[in-house]
Amino acid sequence: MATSDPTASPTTFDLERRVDSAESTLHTTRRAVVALGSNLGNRLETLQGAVDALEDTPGVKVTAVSAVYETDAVGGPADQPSYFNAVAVLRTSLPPVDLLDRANAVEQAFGRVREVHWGPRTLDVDILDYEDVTSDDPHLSLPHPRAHERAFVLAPWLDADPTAQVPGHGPVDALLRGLGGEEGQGVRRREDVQLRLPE
Ligand SMILES: Nc1ncnc2c1ncn2[C@@H]1O[C@H](COP(=O)(O)OP(=O)(O)OP(=O)(O)O)[C@@H](O)[C@H]1O
Ligand SMILES: Nc1nc2c(c(=O)[nH]1)N=C(CO)CN2
Repeated sequence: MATSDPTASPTTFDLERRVDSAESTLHTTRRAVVALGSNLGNRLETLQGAVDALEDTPGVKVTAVSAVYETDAVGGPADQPSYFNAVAVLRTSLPPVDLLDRANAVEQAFGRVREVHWGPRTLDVDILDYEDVTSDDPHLSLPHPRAHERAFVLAPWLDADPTAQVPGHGPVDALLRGLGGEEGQGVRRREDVQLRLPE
């Protein structure tokens, strides 16, 4: 029997090989970093809900969460409320586009509507980095194309992972210093609130 014929019954050897391959796919996890932002509603509850929803995703484990930063809104309409921003580090067996789909679904679950560019939102979930992959696909650009120039992203990212690098741009701590640090950019660490890392 020719084993390349897909209609032929698999041999024991074929089956073992397929099971091995499925197992290695299931067990191979990759590191991803996501940014969370909220400037409408109960911002802390929303960020915690997003962390918990990510953890509840099959194939996702949240391994670190940053401190919470209160940040002046950058871009978009004037006079927006300030944001709560945070970063979560994940291990995931989901491929990048599936992780993006899940991020979008979590945004939807928290009532995100897209009306105004950079307008106020209950929840924004962006993928900052996925195992150092680079991509300029507009549907999923990696690393996030504006991460390296946003103190509201870099400050929590540095807190969650002090050795983090933005692929193609360098260490997060140097990038943040280059922007004048947290203070110069309307980014304030909130010592009085924190996110819980799911168990
Ligand atoms: N790394 C990424 N993370 C999340 N979305 C991305 C990424 N790269 C590209 N996108 C695409 O960007 C589109 C717009 O996303 P969204 O409306 O959340 O933008 P935004 O958060 O308002 O602005 P910004 O992208 O500047 O943070 C999404 O539909 C998504 O397909
Ligand atoms: N402070 C702050 N400003 C923003 C943010 C954000 O998360 N925090 N997100 C934006 C679009 O993603 C645009 N502006």
